[in-house]
Amino acid sequence: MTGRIILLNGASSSGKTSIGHALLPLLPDPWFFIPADAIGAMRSTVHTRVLDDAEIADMLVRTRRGYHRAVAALASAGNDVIMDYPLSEQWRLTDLLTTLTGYDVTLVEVRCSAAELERRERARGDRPPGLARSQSLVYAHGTPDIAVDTTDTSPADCARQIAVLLPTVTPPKAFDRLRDRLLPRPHP
Ligand SMILES: Nc1ncnc2c1ncn2[C@@H]1O[C@H](COP(=O)(O)OP(=O)(O)OP(=O)(O)O)[C@@H](O)[C@H]1O
Repeated sequence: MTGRIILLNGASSSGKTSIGHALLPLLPDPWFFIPADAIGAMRSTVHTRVLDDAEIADMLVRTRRGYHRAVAALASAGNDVIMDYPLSEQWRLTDLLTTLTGYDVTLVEVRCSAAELERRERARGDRPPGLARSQSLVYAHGTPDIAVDTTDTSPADCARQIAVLLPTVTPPKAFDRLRDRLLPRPHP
């Protein structure tokens, strides 16, 4: 039996990581919380040569493709996994739809107003200015399974909403609908 996957999708600073941490103790079973950033953080930051821009871009694509497959590998052994990951490029979504075919994925959209995103981005100071706004334009991909809005709601309350709604989500789930819409159908 494969594990379940919850994908927290939202712009930078929308509150995905905060919700992920708050959600773990509210779930009845042991889940892994694996933010995409955790994979990047395991990569060496010092090398014997300097990568050019194209090599850096390749490395980031490899890292993200690896993240998708690492989550699938854990879930294939029956582990339940929460992902913290903005679907901010179309290829991320299509690669995930392919990689996670056959898995039970619940897509949670983490929303936040543009003004509050910019306030948080300025306050934390560890993200490039404008990242949140650029991602907020492209992170929605139709109707999610669950949506929370962190503009005026704490991460703990958003996590409680997700924990309550999770058992009520029925197929076809957002990933199944997106797969039908975005991936070419296999020939008979
Ligand atoms: N519901 C909330 N209300 C107020 N502040 C929040 C809320 N959620 C998160 N924050 C604050 O916003 C900042 C970003 O939060 P967090 O790291 O959870 O966002 P994220 O979506 O995971 O961002 P990124 O994708 O850039 O890693 C943090 O300083 C956090 O304390």
